[in-house]
Order: sequence, then structure tokens, then C-alpha cells
Amino acid sequence: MLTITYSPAHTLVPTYECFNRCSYCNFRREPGEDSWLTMAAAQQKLQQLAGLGVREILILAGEVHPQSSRRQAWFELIYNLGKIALDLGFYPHTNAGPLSRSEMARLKEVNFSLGLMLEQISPRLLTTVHRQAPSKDPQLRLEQLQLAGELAIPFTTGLLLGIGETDQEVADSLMAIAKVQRRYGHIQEVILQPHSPGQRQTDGIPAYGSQKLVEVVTLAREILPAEITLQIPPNLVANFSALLACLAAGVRDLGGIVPIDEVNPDYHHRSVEQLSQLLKENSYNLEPRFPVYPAYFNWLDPSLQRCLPDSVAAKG
Ligand SMILES: O=c1nc2n(C[C@H](O)[C@H](O)[C@H](O)CO)c3cc(O)ccc3cc-2c(=O)[nH]1
Ligand SMILES: C[C@H]1O[C@@H](n2cnc3c(N)ncnc32)[C@H](O)[C@@H]1O
Ligand code: MET
Ligand code: SF4
Repeated sequence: MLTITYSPAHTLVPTYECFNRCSYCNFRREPGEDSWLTMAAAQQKLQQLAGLGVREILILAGEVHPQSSRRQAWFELIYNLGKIALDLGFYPHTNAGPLSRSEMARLKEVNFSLGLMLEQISPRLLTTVHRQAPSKDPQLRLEQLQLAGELAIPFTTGLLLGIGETDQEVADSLMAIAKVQRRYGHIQEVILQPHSPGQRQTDGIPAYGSQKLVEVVTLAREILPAEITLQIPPNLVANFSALLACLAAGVRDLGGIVPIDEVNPDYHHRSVEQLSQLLKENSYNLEPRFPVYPAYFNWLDPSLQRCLPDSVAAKG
């Protein structure tokens, strides 16, 4: 039986406020209109999660402008959330948008991997869906992938599909990821994220079709180096047969299975038990994983390596 992995996860949102306005975003709030997560509330939440099988704490944040006087406080909150999650025995993974070199280096101390979606490499989208989103400059995002490579951080990136890109631009985006991977070797997984419309976004773009998604999986498997795992969030795939087609085309991971998908709150996950049963009926074995893949265990700071169970660490 082929093994498909998932990450038993819970999401913490330090803040929904964001100075970008991606037209497809259902997550962001206007700066000033969102109160930030307090350390006390986070601590309480994490304590409730103890013993429930959760491994990854996904720290997913709206962004404060790099030049803002509030950036430092924003960053310290994100760092400290990773720190308490770690201290309570969880495995943090942070995606907080583009970071400075020193911010990224510090987050490495308390995270098992970091993430940032390339979205798409085409600068054309800066005049459409990303017109009011300076953080989505593809060159800036590519530099972030390189920076993570230089800092030897196991990394998750990916494409957002169906935001106005052409087929050629999808291929270009995949080739750009393949190129950084051949230089640094730090990209453990690529998420192929189908755009999924929600209640709050400001545009009217439709859901990305399943047929196209399967085609992109096939293309990604051709373009990306074999060591990169392809991830698709199953809650964003229209039906189970489409998910099976994605698996047949090369997807091997289902990402974080969380109670609430904070980015796409209208799309619920099936329970792990149900997913596992459905997969078993189709000769797939569903297994939990950590937010860092075994091949990268020895890239982690020794203090983090010590947090992984011996049996698992030995495979690294
Ligand atoms: O539940 C979610 N998890 C998301 N994750 C988490 C992901 O599913 C995995 O849990 C992590 O990549 C750890 O391997 C992301 C991680 C990234 O680094 C970048 C983007 C995402 C996007 C989502 C998302 O939209 N919803
Ligand atoms: C955290 C990641 O979530 C993705 N993201 C943001 N909005 C949507 C949406 N409506 N549908 C699917 N994915 C989305 C982006 O790729 C972002 O980088
Ligand atoms: N703001 C970050 C980004 O877009 C992460 C969360 S998006 C909902 O990269
Ligand atoms: S997708 Fe991320 S960067 Fe864009 S508006 Fe939403 S939170 Fe901000």
C-alpha cells in the first residue's frame, strides 16, 4: 500500500490584520480592526490541545509592514508563540509572509520548518489580484526562498492556482521553484492550492477546477525534483474521486488536517478517521507526519532535534 501523509495540526493566528489586500483573501482584517492573540489565550488553547494527538502548530499571520513601528511587537508575538508551542511539546511551523534575514534566522530557533507560498512567479498579477499586495511581489518571494536556503531552513512553498495565471505561467512558477531547489535543496514540499472562493473576498474569481488541478499535479511531478513532496489540502478538492486522481498523478501529502482552515473557513476537513477509511478502500495508507520531513532532521538546531522522538529521529 502506498503511504499518504498528513500533519495533525492546529492553527494559531497571531493577528488577522494585514497591510496587503490580496483580492482573493478571506482571512485579512483591516489594520486597527483586529485585536492580536494574547500569550495567555494562546497558552490556554495549547494546554487544551495536550494529549489530543496534535503535532504541528501552524502559526499563520496577517502582516504588519516591515517599516512600521509595530513590526517589532508583531514579530516578538510570532516568535513567542513558536516558543511556547515548543515548550509545551508541539512542533511549530510559521507562515507569516516575507521576513528579514534576522527575523527568519530567529524563527528557525523555534520552528521545525517555515513556509511562504510563491503563489505565482508572474509579475503581471501585481496589476490584478495583487495590485494592493506589495508582499506578493514574485521577486521578493523568490528571494525569500533563497534566503531560507542560505539559512538551511526546511521549507514549504507552493502555488495558488486559478488567480488569473496562464498555463505557461504555472510552468514558469514550477521551474522557478525547481531552480532554487537545485541550488539549496531545502524545499521539502510544494502545496498546489486551488483557489477556493469565500464570503469575504473582494473579487469574483471562481473555484479552480479539479481537471486542471490534476493536470498541474502531473506537470509539477515532471518539473520538480523528485525529493519534493506534493501536497494538496483535501478540503479544497471538490470530491473524493478528484482527490484520488490527484494522488494517482503524484500527490503524497494532505497537509495540515485542522479543525478550522483559517484561510478557507468555508471548507471543512473530513475527520482523519473518515479520510483514512476512504483512502484504505483505495489501497492508500494514511500516516501522520511532523512539519519537518525526516531527510531534514539533521538541519535543525540540536535543541529542536532533541524534541523529535528517538525512533523517528533515527530515520533522519
Ligand atoms: O490549514 C491550512 N494549512 C496551510 N498550511 C500548512 C500546511 O498544510 C502544512 O501543515 C505545513 O506546510 C507543514 O508541513 C500552509 C503552510 C505553508 O507553509 C504555506 C501555506 C499554507 C496554507 C495553508 C492553508 O491554507 N490552510
Ligand atoms: C496561506 C496561503 O493561503 C492561500 N490563499 C489565500 N486565499 C485563498 C483562497 N481564497 N483560496 C485558496 N487559497 C488561498 C495563499 O496561497 C496564501 O499564501
Ligand atoms: N499573509 C501571509 C501570506 O500571504 C500568510 C497568510 S495568508 C492568509 O503569505
Ligand atoms: S493572503 Fe496573506 S498577504 Fe494577502 S491579504 Fe491575506 S493575509 Fe494578507
